[in-house]
Amino acid sequence: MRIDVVSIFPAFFDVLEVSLLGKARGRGLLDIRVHDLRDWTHDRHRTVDDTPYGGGAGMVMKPEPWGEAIDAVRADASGPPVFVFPTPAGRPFTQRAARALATEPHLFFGCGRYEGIDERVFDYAASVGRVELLSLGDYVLNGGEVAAMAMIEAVGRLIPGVVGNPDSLAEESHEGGMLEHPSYTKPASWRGLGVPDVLLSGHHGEIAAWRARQSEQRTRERRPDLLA
Ligand SMILES: COc1cccc(Cn2ccc3ccc(-c4cc(N)[nH]n4)cc32)c1
Repeated sequence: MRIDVVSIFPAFFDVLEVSLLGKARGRGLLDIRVHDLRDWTHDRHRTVDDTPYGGGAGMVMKPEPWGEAIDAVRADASGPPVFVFPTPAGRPFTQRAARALATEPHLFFGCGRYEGIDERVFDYAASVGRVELLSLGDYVLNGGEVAAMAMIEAVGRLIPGVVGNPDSLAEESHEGGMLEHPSYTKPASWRGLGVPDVLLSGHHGEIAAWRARQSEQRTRERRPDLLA
């Protein structure tokens, strides 16, 4: 999978050189290319924002640099990417959305700043490819970078070969629409706290049943919306 990221803070994504995704890049499983939106400006101050039409506080990102960035990535790719723009005004980014994006050969993450991106950028992107306006959660960040990083990690780890043991992906929270069961490891007693006996019993069927009950109870208590 190829991932292009466009931001006015490209250094924010340096962390993608390390950890699991960094190794995946080194193994050719992920081709992540980070770009500075200001590379597509042409004035002395490399301007990317301007005042909003209709008035209001803050600044809006100008459409021209984004249009040139989109065209530059398109020109350098075999087919149109899926354009992902994190925004508080988007549909929720969920594990289901991550799974869907993980099947795509090419993603373009557009990271906005200020009060957001001129709406015509989304319209233009939709005229040349599929656009996903996605929210990381119901809170407001200062820009799209943190959300894009989370989305890139959630999608990247689903690419075959990126995570060592693919079986672990199937048991995680939200994979089956439920929260995952509690986990324990050695020591068996720690600061006076023990481990549920069933996990030490070696009875795999009883362990699986206990884990299923724990998942259902935890989901009902913490995320009843997932059971609706
Ligand atoms: C667009 O409306 C906005 C209103 C006030 C501030 C901002 C700041 N901002 C700029 C670009 C941008 C991209 C994503 C997000 C974001 C996503 C989630 N889940 N929270 N926050 C926030 C962003 C935007």
